[in-house]
Amino acid sequence: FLTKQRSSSKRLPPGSLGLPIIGQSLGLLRAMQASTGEQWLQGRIKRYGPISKLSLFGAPTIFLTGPAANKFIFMNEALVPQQPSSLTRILGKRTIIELVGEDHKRVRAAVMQFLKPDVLKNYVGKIDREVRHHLKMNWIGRQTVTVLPLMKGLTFDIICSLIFGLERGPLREGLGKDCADMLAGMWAVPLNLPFTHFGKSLRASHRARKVLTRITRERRAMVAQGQVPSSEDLITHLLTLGGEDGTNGLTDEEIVDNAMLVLVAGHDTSSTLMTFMMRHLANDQVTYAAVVHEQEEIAKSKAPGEALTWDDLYKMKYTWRVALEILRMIPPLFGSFRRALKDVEFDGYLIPKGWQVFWASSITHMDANIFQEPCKFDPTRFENQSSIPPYCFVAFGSGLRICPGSEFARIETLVTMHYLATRFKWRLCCRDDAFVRDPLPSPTQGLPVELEPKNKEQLMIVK
Ligand code: HEM
Repeated sequence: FLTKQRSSSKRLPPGSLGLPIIGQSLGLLRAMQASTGEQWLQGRIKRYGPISKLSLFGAPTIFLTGPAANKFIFMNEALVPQQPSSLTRILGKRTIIELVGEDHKRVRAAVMQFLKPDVLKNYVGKIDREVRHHLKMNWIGRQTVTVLPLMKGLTFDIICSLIFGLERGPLREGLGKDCADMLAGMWAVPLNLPFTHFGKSLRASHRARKVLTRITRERRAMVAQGQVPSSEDLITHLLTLGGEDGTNGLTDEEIVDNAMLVLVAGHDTSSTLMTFMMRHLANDQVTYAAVVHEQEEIAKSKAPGEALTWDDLYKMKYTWRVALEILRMIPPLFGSFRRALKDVEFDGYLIPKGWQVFWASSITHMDANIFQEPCKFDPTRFENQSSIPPYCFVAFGSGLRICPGSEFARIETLVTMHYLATRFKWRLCCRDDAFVRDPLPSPTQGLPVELEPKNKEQLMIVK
């Protein structure tokens, strides 16, 4: 480290690396738990400015903020994602978040081909079916429900159906249990012992991987016999990509690892968004009324029991702006890490090779110079999205690793909000509507709500 400082003409940013190993990790983790992570970071910015050094999770780190810093991080090939070793051991080594350079481009392009709007628009009906089934089983006829676990169940079912082509049944149920266990230990200390969270999570990941490997092999055999169309589900799609020489194709390991990644990346994030939408709408009657109005207009144009279509989703502009405003104020992903593959410089400061770089989405989201009155909930900010400067709204990231699942998240969120807003009114059961970050935001009690059905006839249609 000292050699680095001497050999470079550039200086390190201000700040302190704190105590060995611990650094500032406990301070940040405590703040995240208390849902004050953003204030904690703002405190650093006040003290050291928009670029500072610190030590997080055992590694020297540079914390960068602002649109120019976001652009630098998101577009820089010398900064590669840095995942905790626990995550790599659970998801596998060949996921897009581990791959760099050409390998990353190749696998990402393959996944993107399935997740692009042109393909996904054919799946609106399938998602509609999953949502209606879920409402019938878990919401209709109940006076109270706890929203977060139900939303997690719903997004898991949607992923299973679209990504793995896995229909309802014992196999899906088993995978659901394994997925929950896997997530519970994903961010834990990576100690693989029978009684640790991480050990449990690792065993669940082995079981889930077995199921996905079996599905992959079965699909490979079916593809070879021409029995399934390539657009059937993500796994089948990835199996049919190979060029004649097989060079563009993905290996079974790459397919299984990335299916595991999509399972995790695509299920907790969207369920968090839907939960916080319900939480906000319960507290904001004006926005709720506007969402209901938009959704009821669409419902009026449908025959009883008719599924939503891509065109219907296109009309849900206000509801999606509400979702974007939720994502601005409570981004599911607080931020993430990169690692410098070589010495790089930003704004006159050195980022030494091997150091981490940390970005946090809330900093530009809550910057009054970018979003006026940032604490005010105002979906109209997103009426003209081109007026938002680049690299400022980064709930889905940006650049080389921008979230490939944003369109998928949009579809499932809009379909779900359509049926909830047209079928129910809801009230929060708890006065305490605080949330913790664990690391995703989570209402302290999972958001219990009282449900009031709007119209019995409509509920029959959901059934
Ligand atoms: C509201 C929902 C979602 C949010 C807020 C979200 C957020 C993000 C963010 C911020 C990143 C970039 C991380 C970084 O640059 O370090 C990302 C990456 C990613 N997301 Fe999402 N995501 C959501 C839903 C989904 C869904 C539904 C899927 C899959 C169906 C998905 C799959 C992925 C994958 C595979 C990556 C890694 C991309 C890469 O490294 O090239 N996400 N997501």
